[in-house]
Amino acid sequence: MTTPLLTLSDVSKNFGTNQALSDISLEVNPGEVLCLLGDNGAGKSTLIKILSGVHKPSSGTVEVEGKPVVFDSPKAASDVGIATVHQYGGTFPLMSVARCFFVGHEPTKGVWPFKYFDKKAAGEITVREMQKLGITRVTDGSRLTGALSGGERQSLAIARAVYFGARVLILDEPTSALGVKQSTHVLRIIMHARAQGIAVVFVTHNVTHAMAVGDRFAVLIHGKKADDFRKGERTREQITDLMAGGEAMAELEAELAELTGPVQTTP
Ligand SMILES: Nc1ncnc2c1ncn2[C@@H]1O[C@H](COP(=O)(O)OP(=O)(O)OP(=O)(O)O)[C@@H](O)[C@H]1O
Repeated sequence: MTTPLLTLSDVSKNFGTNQALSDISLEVNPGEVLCLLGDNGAGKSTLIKILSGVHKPSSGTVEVEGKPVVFDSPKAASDVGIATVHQYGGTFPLMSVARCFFVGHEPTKGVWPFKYFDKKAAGEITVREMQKLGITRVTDGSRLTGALSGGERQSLAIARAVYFGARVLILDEPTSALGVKQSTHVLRIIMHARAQGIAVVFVTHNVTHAMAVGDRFAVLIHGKKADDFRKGERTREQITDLMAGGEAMAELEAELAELTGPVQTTP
């Protein structure tokens, strides 16, 4: 049996009296996509922040390749190969695509103190790495990032994370601000990353997008893992009902009944 790349065991997080996460256990292997589904306030962001070194769990353990880790900072998480890409891709609209790709890792030419950013090399690497992920429309690294579509910006951020050694790629709602075509684009890139052996944690509330690419699924409700299952073990309706249905629908119906009162029949 292979050791999962990332394992969470009984991870809980409270903020004062607010229990944001309770006893979450999850695992993801290299070359797998784990979809973390949950409605607003379910605890998805808190879980991402624990994995990316922003918060420490109140209890429970996180292991990378079977070794317990405690991240003191986002850099500590990034040093073991956990990369997080946020909804808007963390890119800079006024920078060139190549600058954005290499921000913090600029390839330089020349000898100190006359070192300068090697634009040509950076442009070539950026275009090549984006092409590896199937982004063929960006052929010039000097193009302004702000002129890329939302999906292309996400792709740039993902390509960057993969190039700089991500082994676990956490994608925080990467498709939520995108149209259908752009989302398909990003989903395709998730599959490319998966094929390269990267473990992907895809955080979303879009069941369709999750089902298109996921191998494993976990549904969070009010900070608890309400269900987890593998591809093919649940129908779309079952997942949607679990996420938005049940308790929430019953609450809504009760509220509507209170607002509208008993149905009046005309004499
Ligand atoms: N820094 C914090 N201090 C206090 N409470 C917090 C903090 N961060 C999150 N919470 C609480 O933890 C719970 C889970 O929030 P979280 O942001 O993780 O949910 P989410 O699933 O990401 O929601 P959304 O999809 O709306 O972003 C919420 O009740 C939230 O108010």
